[in-house]
Amino acid sequence: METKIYKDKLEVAEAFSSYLKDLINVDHQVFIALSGGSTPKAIFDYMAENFKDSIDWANVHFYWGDERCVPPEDAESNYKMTVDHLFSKIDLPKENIHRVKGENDPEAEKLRYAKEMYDDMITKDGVPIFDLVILGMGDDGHTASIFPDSIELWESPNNTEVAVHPDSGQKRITITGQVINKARSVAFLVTGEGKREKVDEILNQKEDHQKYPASLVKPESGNLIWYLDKAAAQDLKG
Ligand SMILES: O=C1O[C@H](COP(=O)(O)O)[C@@H](O)[C@H](O)[C@H]1O
Repeated sequence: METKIYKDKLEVAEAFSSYLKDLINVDHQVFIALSGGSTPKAIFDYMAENFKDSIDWANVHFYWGDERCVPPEDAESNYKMTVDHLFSKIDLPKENIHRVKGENDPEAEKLRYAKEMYDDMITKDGVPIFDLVILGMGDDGHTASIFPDSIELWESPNNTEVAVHPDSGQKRITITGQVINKARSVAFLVTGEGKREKVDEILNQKEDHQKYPASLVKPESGNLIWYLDKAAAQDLKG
């Protein structure tokens, strides 16, 4: 596990975008799970502005680690955010976009999406292997859409599950722990003062930190990098 700490969200966006550019510009197809959230939004803006023409977008297939069960034009949709901030500005083949259909029945869609991932990617023990899973972390320590009050979803033997947001009751479709921990690389993008407390508890391994889903991210053989800004990383040493 590695932590990289930058001045602010913009510096995180610059650094992570360069990493993504190198990951995608290779001579084979690359499979990436995206997340929603404020930091990915800044990264998409940075990539659209700076790397529009220097990335071979035909190489990359985009999936989502989680999606809200809303139609694709809804302001809450992680897919819509990605279209608005990245896909509408780059030359990405439509067939490389693998969205979760949030407008469908959640239980049926979770199965359909799991099959799409399974059919498209290399698998190990029935689990699709992403080249990279991008994760955010909520202020409550959730990641993807696995929340502390339903942490048992992490251990699901399925590759996708339906989750329920603890406050709003909104349904979401999320990949599960086995998909995250079998990925070749996992990157957390975590910025802002609001994340400080959970970053401290999880990365300094304080008592009971394992009650937070974000603390269960431990790739079996892949690497894990936390991209943080100073505000989120205030309590980390070094
Ligand atoms: O609900 C969600 O929030 C998390 C964290 O987002 P952030 O804006 O606090 O960074 C995100 O990872 C997830 O994809 C999204 O659905």
